[in-house]
Amino acid sequence: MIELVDITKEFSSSKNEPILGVDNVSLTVNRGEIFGIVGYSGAGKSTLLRCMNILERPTTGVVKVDGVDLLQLSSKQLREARQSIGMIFQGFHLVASKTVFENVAFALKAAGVKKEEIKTRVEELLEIVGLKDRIYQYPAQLSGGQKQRVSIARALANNPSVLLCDEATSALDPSTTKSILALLKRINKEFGLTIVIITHEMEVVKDICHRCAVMQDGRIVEQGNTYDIFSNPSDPLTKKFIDTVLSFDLPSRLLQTTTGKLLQLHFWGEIAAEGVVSDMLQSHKVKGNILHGKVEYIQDVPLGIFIMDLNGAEEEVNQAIEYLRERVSKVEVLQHEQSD
Ligand SMILES: Nc1ncnc2c1ncn2[C@@H]1O[C@H](COP(=O)(O)OP(=O)(O)OP(=O)(O)O)[C@@H](O)[C@H]1O
Repeated sequence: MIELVDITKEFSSSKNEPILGVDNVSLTVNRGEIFGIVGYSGAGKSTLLRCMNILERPTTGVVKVDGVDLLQLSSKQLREARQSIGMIFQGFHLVASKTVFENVAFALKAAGVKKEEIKTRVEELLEIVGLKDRIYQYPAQLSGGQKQRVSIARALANNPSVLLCDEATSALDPSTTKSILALLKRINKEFGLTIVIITHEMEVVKDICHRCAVMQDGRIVEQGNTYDIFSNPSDPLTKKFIDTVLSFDLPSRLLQTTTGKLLQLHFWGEIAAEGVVSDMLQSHKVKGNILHGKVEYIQDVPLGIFIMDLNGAEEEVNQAIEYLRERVSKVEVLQHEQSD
């Protein structure tokens, strides 16, 4: 659906060296998927996203959307091609002096839709985003979440096949973020819309992205299926992002009272964690104490992490760890036996 090949974007600077916004990135976004690009500020996410509809013209590389090589198009052809690529922004970009109706109608007028069809279509779009009762209000009368809904309606006006989201939820509070993400998920499902979303929040990726890429210094350091990235990240930066969702700080008081081996047990998919742990305790002369645990659902598949303090003779403890290694997805020994 979207194919980026060897994209590099250099910005000229007052110094001799140009600034490298995107450095040789190749990426494919499949039709109908939600693809997340995550990274810290300055990683190159916005620049890469803007290369997808040529708001930013790459210095080198190929950008194909729906098989069309966008860099080979004339300005007029590019304007037409952009009608199938909607975009929403962190700052909403609504016209303050126009009503909700006029903001959405603008995109239809620009595309040459007949006047008599515009009202029906605007109403239809506002119905989709749940804002039909606000049709004649002005942006200043709306909350941030409602403004983003208007900008989504405007982006969907011309039935695009792709929606690019530039930090679409970064200005919103957590519960409004959830509702906007739910709306994007519904649009993706109902209309088969391909969505690319850039964010610095791994929680956003966890909630709605089928696949994702992690960016640093203009490059993609890791990409893949969201569940695989969450369960088995390989790049240190990816691990750091995953930690924002999955890690938990054990109180130091609790750590001081542990006397055995501290294990982190990972359960990927439908493994019955409690059963495995109780079987291990019954079949080995060890004592185990679960200190913490959480289960996150990523793409509706559970990912469980438990912290356990395991006590007993060294030989028995090692055998118990081997037993666990054969039955759970991953076992990490966090800390060796402590002496009091
Ligand atoms: N128009 C520009 N002129 C010069 N440098 C730019 C321009 N746009 C981006 N850059 C530089 O390119 C790099 C990538 O910026 P970009 O905005 O794409 O990162 P980002 O990951 O989207 O960050 P943020 O989350 O803060 O928006 C940065 O070093 C930035 O300073």
